[in-house]
Amino acid sequence: MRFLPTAIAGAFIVEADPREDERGSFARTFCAKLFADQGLPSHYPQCSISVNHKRGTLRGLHYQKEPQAEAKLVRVTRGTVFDVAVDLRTESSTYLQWTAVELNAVQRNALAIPAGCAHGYLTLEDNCELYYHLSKDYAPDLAGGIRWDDPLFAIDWPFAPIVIGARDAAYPSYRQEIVR
Ligand SMILES: Cc1cn([C@H]2C[C@H](O)[C@@H](COP(=O)(O)OP(=O)(O)O[C@H]3O[C@H](C)C(=O)[C@H](O)[C@H]3O)O2)c(=O)[nH]c1=O
Repeated sequence: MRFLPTAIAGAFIVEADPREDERGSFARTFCAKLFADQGLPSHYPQCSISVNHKRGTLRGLHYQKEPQAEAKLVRVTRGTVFDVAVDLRTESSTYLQWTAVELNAVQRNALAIPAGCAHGYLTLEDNCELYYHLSKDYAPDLAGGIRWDDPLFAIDWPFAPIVIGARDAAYPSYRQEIVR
């Protein structure tokens, strides 16, 4: 595995390092020691799969509030997505910054996102599936979200969503959220 820094402190693109032979290839996708060396959680008690039928499906941007703020390791197991993280850690040197990476099932790359960041993605083709490692249990009562098109972040999405859930479309702007 290779850890490539991103615009967000503590967030990394995790590139696979496949070992190929005549049968195919083998690659490590997670290693507790290597993750800990990068300051990333080494324990992920929950894993999830997200299935998306249509190109242009946007989910996010979501986060969980403390004490259940979760770090995520996100990878694409089918298709290609534009994957985004936004730093909402007020003490971070990259507070309010965002980073994006194209994750796909051919490169088998992943995005490691620290706790305190929001995460979302836009599918770039039909039939995209994502696989998540999550460092905290699901806590819907502590769910938070920011608008995909919040001008405060000005995320440079490849195109506007075609499919988006009502909750994701209705998030207030981030500043409003702070004021509430
Ligand atoms: C996240 C989650 C959801 N659910 C149930 C709750 C609903 O019945 C159904 C769909 O949930 P939701 O609409 O919150 O799913 P997404 O909109 O894909 O949410 C995810 O999308 C963004 C991009 C993320 O980074 C998070 O992983 C997560 O917030 O699955 C669970 O049972 N466990 C879970 O951990």
